[in-house]
Amino acid sequence: MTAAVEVADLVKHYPKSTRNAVDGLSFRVRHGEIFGLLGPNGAGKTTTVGILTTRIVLNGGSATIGGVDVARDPVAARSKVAVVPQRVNLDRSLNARQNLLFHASYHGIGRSERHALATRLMERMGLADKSKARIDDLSGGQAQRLMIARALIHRPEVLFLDEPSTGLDPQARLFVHDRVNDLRSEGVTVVLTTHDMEEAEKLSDRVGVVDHGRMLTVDTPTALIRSLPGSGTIDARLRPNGFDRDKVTGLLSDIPGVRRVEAPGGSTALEGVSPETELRLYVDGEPGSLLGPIAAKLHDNDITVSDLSLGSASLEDVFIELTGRDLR
Ligand SMILES: Nc1ncnc2c1ncn2[C@@H]1O[C@H](COP(=O)(O)OP(=O)(O)OP(=O)(O)O)[C@@H](O)[C@H]1O
Repeated sequence: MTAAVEVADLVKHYPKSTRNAVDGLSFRVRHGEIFGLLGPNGAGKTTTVGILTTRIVLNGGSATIGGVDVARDPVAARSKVAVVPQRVNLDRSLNARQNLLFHASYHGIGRSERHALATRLMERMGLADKSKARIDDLSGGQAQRLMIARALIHRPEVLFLDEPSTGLDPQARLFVHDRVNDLRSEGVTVVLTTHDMEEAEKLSDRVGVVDHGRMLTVDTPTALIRSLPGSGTIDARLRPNGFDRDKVTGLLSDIPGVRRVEAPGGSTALEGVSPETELRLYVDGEPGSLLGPIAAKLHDNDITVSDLSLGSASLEDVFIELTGRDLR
C-alpha cells in the first residue's frame, strides 16, 4: 500500500546558503496517521512541509503524497494536500464564509456543494454565528479555526498543521485538539509541526525528530520515552540545610541506578538562600525501588526531605537528549 506521505533522501539547498536546509531526509507517514514532525529552530521542518505542499522546489531525492510525486505532478499533489499555516493568511477582503466558498471554487467544487460544505464546516469549527464576520474582527482562535475549515473544504488526503495551538487559550487549544482527533477517526492523515512537546505527545501516533535537515528518529512517543536511558523519574523536594547544589546532586548521583540529577526546568533553586528546592532524578529500572536508598542517603547527610514522588520522562526529555541543549 502506498504511504500517505513518502519522503526519500530529500535535499533542499537555498541559494547562497553554506549548508543544505534539508540534507537527505527520509520518512513515511501512513494513511490516517497523525504524525508529529519535531525539531529545533532551523531543523528543516518548514522547508520539508513547503516541498510536500509544492511551495518550495526540491533539489534532490523525492517526495510523494498518496503516491503522487510533488515535483513531477504538483497540480495533482496540490489537490491532495492542505496547509494550516501558523500565521493568519485569510483573505481580508472577504468575510469568513466567503473565504471558504472562494477556496472551494478554486478547487472546482460546485456551487450547491460548496455552500453545504461551508455551512457544515463553519458549524463543526464552532463558527456558525461568524459567517458574515470580517476577518479582522475574528479572535486569533476563531481565525485559526476558520483556516482549518478552509483547509478541509476540498477534502484533502493529508493536512499539514503548523504550530496549531500557538497563541491559543486552553479552551481553544483543547477544541483544536479534539478536531484533530476527529480527523484521525475520519481517516485524514495529519502532519503536525509543533514545538509543544506535550501537544505532540498527546496527539501524535508517531513522531519524527529532525535536526540539521536529517531524521534522527521515528517512533511512537511511548516507545521513544521508553528507549531513553533513565526514563523513570523521581521528583525530590528538599531542604538542603547548608549544602550547595553540586554537593546534593553529587550525593544523589552516586546512588546506584540514578543516571543523572537535574533541577526541573533548569532552575537553580539551590543557589542563594532558598530554604527548599526541587530536583529531578532520572533513574534506570523501577523508580519505586530507589525511594528507600534515596531517602536513606538524604537522611544520613541531614538533608530534610519534604516530598519524593515518582514520575516518568516526557517527550521533551527525548527531544533534549536527541538534539542537545544548545540554542539554535
Ligand atoms: N528562504 C530561505 N532562504 C535561505 N535560507 C532559508 C530560507 N528558508 C529557510 N532557510 C534556512 O534553512 C534552514 C531550515 O529552515 P526551516 O525554516 O525549514 O527550519 P524549521 O525547522 O522550520 O525551523 P523553525 O522551527 O524555526 O520554524 C535554516 O537554516 C534556515 O535559516
